Amino acid sequence: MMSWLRRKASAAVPGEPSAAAAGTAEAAGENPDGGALAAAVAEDRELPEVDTSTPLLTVRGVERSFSVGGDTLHVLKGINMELYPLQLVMLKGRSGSGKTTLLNLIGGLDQPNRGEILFKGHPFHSSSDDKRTYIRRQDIGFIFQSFALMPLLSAWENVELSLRMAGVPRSQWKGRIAHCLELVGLTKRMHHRPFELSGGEQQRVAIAKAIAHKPSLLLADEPTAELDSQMGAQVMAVFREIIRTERTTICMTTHDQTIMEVADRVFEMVDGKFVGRDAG
Ligand SMILES: Nc1ncnc2c1ncn2[C@@H]1O[C@H](COP(=O)(O)OP(=O)(O)OP(=O)(O)O)[C@@H](O)[C@H]1O
Repeated sequence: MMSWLRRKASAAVPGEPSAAAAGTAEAAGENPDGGALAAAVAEDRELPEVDTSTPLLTVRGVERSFSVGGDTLHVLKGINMELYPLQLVMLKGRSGSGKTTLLNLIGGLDQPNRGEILFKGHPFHSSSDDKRTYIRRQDIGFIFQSFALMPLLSAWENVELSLRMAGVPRSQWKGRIAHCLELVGLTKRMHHRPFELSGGEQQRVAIAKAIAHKPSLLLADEPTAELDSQMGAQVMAVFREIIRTERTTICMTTHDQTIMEVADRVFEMVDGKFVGRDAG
């Protein structure tokens, strides 16, 4: 897993081939007869089919404002977007443009003043807090800039906590935790607590924690902001592998132009609206 991670991480660096292309090239290079490549193709064939033509999430005409000291602050001013299965989508924009506000709405943490948000057909804009919390715990994962790990728990225990919260049967915990930690390349660090891990490793524990309950949608607010470029590239490589093998859609915010190069889709936000081809 770690050798995979290294080659994928280098592929996420600007100017290098794409992650998928680099992975394939190296797989063939490791094994001149193409055996590794054949194995990878066979593995892909066994992954569950996903209908990528139907949006996982639809945002229509969304507006969000806040009351601040008697004034109304209009933060989102009519957002329309669709997220499709297996996409890596990025929201970019200057500080204060409304990215986190939108991410919170998409994840059902907050509700719009106007407009619709449909996640797998569930109307988040009109659902109760309890209903949104239930859906979120079942099918959405969150990753934050500051990792949000429990400091006294090991990597293993942090992931376990997430499964407990999602109500996953205890009998499934061991296998799922081992799988998630392997996926992020942390099998050898599973008993370390956060302070015994690097920033990049902590963020990878946070990713394992966020995907443990097999969410369809993973939301990440500036997940690479606290990391140097190499660790940031590793995190992006892990994201790509999660999309491929866990069949997840990822929507993240970032300021980092190099990171944006690995996105399937980039939405640019200026003052609460999308600009460019997504405007309107
Ligand atoms: N609960 C709230 N109450 C009042 N104002 C808020 C609230 N949440 C966000 N805002 C305001 O909305 C604007 C957009 O904030 P938001 O965090 O969405 O921006 P952002 O694009 O994510 O910025 P950054 O890149 O710095 O994280 C800011 O002016 C912020 O102060």
